[in-house]
Amino acid sequence: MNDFAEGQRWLSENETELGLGMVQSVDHRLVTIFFPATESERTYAKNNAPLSRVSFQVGDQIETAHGEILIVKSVEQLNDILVYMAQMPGEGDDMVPVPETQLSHHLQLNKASDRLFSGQVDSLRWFELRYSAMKAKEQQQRCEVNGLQGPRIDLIGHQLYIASEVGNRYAPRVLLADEVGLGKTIEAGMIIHQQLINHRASRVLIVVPQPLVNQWFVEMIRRFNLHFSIFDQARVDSLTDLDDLALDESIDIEQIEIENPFLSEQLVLCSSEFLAQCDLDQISQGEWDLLVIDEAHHLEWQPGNPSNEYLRVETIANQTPGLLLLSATPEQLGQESHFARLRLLDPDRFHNLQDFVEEQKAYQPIAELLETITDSDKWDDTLKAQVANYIDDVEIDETNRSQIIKELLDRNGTGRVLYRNTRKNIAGFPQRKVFPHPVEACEEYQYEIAEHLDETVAAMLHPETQMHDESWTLFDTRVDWLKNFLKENRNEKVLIICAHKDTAIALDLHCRFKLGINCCTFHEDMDIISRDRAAAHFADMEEGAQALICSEIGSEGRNFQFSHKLVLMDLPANPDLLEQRIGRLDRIGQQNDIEIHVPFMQNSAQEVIFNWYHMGMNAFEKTNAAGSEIFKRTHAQLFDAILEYDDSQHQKALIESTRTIAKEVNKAMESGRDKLLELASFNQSKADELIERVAERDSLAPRNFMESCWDRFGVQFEDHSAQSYVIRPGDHMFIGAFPGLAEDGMTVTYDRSTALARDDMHFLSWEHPMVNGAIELVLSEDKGNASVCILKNKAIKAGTLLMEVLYHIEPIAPKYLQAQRFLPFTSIRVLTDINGNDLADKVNHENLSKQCHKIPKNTSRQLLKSEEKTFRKMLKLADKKAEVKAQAVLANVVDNMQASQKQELNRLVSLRKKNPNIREAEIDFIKNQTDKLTTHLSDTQLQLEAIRVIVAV
Ligand SMILES: Nc1ncnc2c1ncn2[C@@H]1O[C@H](COP(=O)(O)OP(=O)(O)OP(=O)(O)O)[C@@H](O)[C@H]1O
Repeated sequence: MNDFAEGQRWLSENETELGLGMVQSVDHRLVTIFFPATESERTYAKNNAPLSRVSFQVGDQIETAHGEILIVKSVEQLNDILVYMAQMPGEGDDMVPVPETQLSHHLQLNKASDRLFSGQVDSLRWFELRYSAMKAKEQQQRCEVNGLQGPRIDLIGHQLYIASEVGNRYAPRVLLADEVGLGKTIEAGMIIHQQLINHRASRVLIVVPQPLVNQWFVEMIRRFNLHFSIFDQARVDSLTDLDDLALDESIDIEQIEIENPFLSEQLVLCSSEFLAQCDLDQISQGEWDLLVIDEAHHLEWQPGNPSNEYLRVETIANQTPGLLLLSATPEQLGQESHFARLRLLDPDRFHNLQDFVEEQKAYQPIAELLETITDSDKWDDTLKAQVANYIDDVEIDETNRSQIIKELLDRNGTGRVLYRNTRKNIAGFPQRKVFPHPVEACEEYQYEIAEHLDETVAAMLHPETQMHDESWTLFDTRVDWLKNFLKENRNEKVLIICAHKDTAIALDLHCRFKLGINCCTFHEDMDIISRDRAAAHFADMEEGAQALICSEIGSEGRNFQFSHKLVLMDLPANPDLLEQRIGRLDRIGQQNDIEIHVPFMQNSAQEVIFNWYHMGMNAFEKTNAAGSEIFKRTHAQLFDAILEYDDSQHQKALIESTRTIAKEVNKAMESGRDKLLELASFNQSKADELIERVAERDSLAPRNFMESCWDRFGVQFEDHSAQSYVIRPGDHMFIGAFPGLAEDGMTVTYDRSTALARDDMHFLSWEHPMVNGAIELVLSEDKGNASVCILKNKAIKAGTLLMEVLYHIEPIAPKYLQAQRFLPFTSIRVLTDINGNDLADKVNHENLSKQCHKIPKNTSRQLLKSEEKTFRKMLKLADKKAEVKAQAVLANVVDNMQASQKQELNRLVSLRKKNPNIREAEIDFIKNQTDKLTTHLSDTQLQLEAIRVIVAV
C-alpha cells in the first residue's frame, strides 16, 4: 500500500494529461488528489491507486508554480513533504527552499535533451519503439472509429452507426429504442467504451432490473473489457460501517465524516430495486459522467404524478452530463411517460407535453420533405423555401444536405435523442411462426365477476390464479397439452412463459415431480444467484434442463436465443409485453426460425385475446411497433369481448375494428414518426463505411508493436494457434509488471472471429487495455528518448549531421471542457540538418530507420561531447520548426472548435423561439465554454518527446 500525505505530489499513471496532482485528503481507505492544472479531482482506493509519486533528484531541473526554473541541489523531508533546496542557474550560490506543494502544476516529464547531453543514450530499437508508441497513440485518438474496434462483437451496421453517432458526443443524452433483441445493450456498451477510451467520461453508473445485473456485469467484461463493481445495500453498508475498524478509543465516531461509498469505484452497476431505496443524496452525488438506465419504460410519469422511480432517476440525471435510456418499448406506459423520458434527455427541446403531442401529428409532411431533399440532387427554389420554413439559421443549399437533414430531424422530430432500428430495416432475421393449440375448456374454472373490470379480465385470462393452490395443474387442459408437447420435443430447448410466478412454480413442480421432465423455473421470488443458476442450467446444451418455466420477469432482457421454441401458457393484455416475451428468442444470434406455441382454452377469454393478437394485428409473426397505440384504441372493446367470450359477433367486430385501426396506425406511423426515426437511426452507406473502417483497423492489428514491447520488456510469448499467442511474465522482466498481464500468463488473439468463438482468449486490438497500457508505459519511461546512430547512404556525404526530433501537443485543460475532442494527441516530427532545413516531409521515419545503424555507446558519448554546441544549435532550430507546425495545427483546431460551438449556439437560439424555458444562462454557458476552450487550446505547449542524432558515414 502507498503512504499518502496531504500536500504530496503524485501523477496519475492513466491520465498524465491531468498534470501534477496534489494529495488533498487521505483516510484509512481512500485518497483524493486535486489536479490544479485541469481543475479536476479524483478519489482512488489507496491500495490500488494508479498513481506515481513525483520526486526529483539532485541535479534535476524543477519549475515552481510561478514559472521559475531551478536546479535541485539537495532534497530534504519535512514531515511527509519533500523540500527541494534549489538554485537559479547562473545566479550565484543562493539556495531557495521549494516545498513540493509549490511545484508547477504542469509537469514536464520529458527530459530527452537532458539525457542526450548527459550521454544517457539508448539503442535504436528503444527509439523506434517510442516512435511507434507515439504514432499508435496519435492514430488511435484521431481514428474515426476509435472506441468501436476493441469490443468483442460482430460488426453489425445499425449498431455501429448508432454508436458512432452518439459515442463521440460531448455528454450524450439519448434513448436507445431498437426493437427487442437488436442489441441495445451492445450499443450502450459501445457508447460507454467510446466515452471512456476518449476520456469523455470516467465515472459511469448503470442501473438495470435486478434479474439482469449479472448478465450486464458479464457482458461488460466479456465484450468490452469493462470491470464494473456491483453495488447493493450490503456493499454500501460495508463501506460506511465504522464498527469493523479498529479505531483508537480517543476518536469520537460522531466526528468522523464518512466518504460517499459511491466514490470508491469508477464503474458501478446496481439494480433498479436498489436505486429505489438507497440513499438518494449519496448516489446522486457520485459525480457520474454517464448514467445508463436499462428497461427505462418502467419510469412512469403522469402530469402532476411522477413515480418514485422516475423522480430518483431525474435527480441523478440532473447532475450527470451523459444519460442513456434503453427501452425496446418506450411507449409501453403511454405517451406521457414517453414524453417525460424525452424531457429528461433534453428539456430544452421537449418542454411541453401538449406541444409534443401536436408536433407528432405533423411528422408526415416533414418526413416527405426529408425524403425529397434526400432524393433530389439539385434543389429548386420552391424546395429551398419549404426547407427554410423549418430552419432559418443554416444556409439552405444541397451542399449542406447532411447538416440540414440533421437539423430537421432534431428540431422537428426526435432525431438527436431517440434511435430506433427495426427488423424491417435489417436483413437476415429469422421468421416467426405461430402455432395455436386450442384445448378443451375446463369447467373447473368459474369466473366471478369482480367489481373492477380489469381484475375480472385478468382472472379470465389467467384462471389458474383464482385457485390459490396447485390443484389446477391436475385438470387444466393446457397442462396436459404441455406434457405431450415436451415429450414430443424431448431433444429441444423450450422456453415457457406465463404471467405469474405462482403459475410458473406450480407448473415446474408438476413437470418435474409428476411428469419427470428435466426443467427449472425462474421467477421474481428467487434470489439473483438462483435465477442465474437456473438460466445457466437451461443454457447447458449437454446436461441442462429441457425447459425453463419463467414468470413475466423472464421476458425482459434475457438472452435465450439458443432456443427456438417458445410456449406462451397465457397471453398478457399488452402488446409490448408480448413482444418482450418473443424477444427472448428473436434476437441477434438466433439461428433458426422461431416457433411460438400458444395453448388456449376454446370458447374462452384466452381464445379471444389470441385472435385479437393474431388476426387483429398479426403480433406473433411480425414485430408490431404500433402495438401500444392499437391497444390504447381497442382495449375497451377487447375487454368487453373477453367478458362476453361466448358472443361470436362481438369477437368478429373486435377483430374487424382492430384490423382497421392497426392498418391506419401502421400507415400513419410508417409515413410519419417511423419514417423520421428510420432516417435518424440508420444510414446504410455510413454503416457500410464504418464496418469497412473497423475491419481495416482489425487488419492492422498491433502485432508488431506488441511483439516489440514484449521483447523489450522481457515478456515471454509463443504461438498458440493461427493469430493467437500465449504470453507470460518472463524471468528477466524489465519492469515489475507488464500492464494487464496476469501473473500466470494469458492467451491472446488478434483475430475478431477467433475472439468471438473463444471467450477464454483476450481480443488484442489497439483498444485493449494491455495495448493502451503498453503505449503509455513506453511513453512514460525515459527509455528511448535519446539515441545516436550512423547513417549509411551513398548519396549523403560522410560527416553530415542530422537530428530527428519528435514532439507532441496535447491540451491541458479542465476536464469539463473535454478539450481533447478538438485536439487529440498530435505528434510532430522534425528532421533537421545543421542549417535548420527540415527534411521530415522528404524522408519519412520508416525509410530513414532502414538506413540507420547502431554505434557503440562510448562513441556516441564522445560525439555528443565534441559536437555538443552544434547539437544544441540544431535542437533549437528544430524547436522553432516544430513550433511553427504546432501553431498551424492549433489555429486549425481553434477554428474547428469555434465552428462546432457556433452550431450548438445556433441550435439553442433557434429552440428558444419555441421554448421560453431556455435561459440566457444556458446560452452564456456555451459562449463562456467557447472562450475557455479558445484560451486553453491556444495555450497548448509543444512537448519534446525524443531526439535521435544521426551521423552519415
Ligand atoms: N454485435 C454483436 N455481436 C455479437 N453478439 C451480439 C451483437 N449484438 C447483439 N448480440 C447478442 O444478441 C443478444 C441481444 O443483444 P442485446 O441484449 O444487446 O439486445 P437488446 O436490444 O438489449 O435486447 P432487449 O430488448 O431484450 O433488452 C445478446 O445475446 C447479445 O450478446
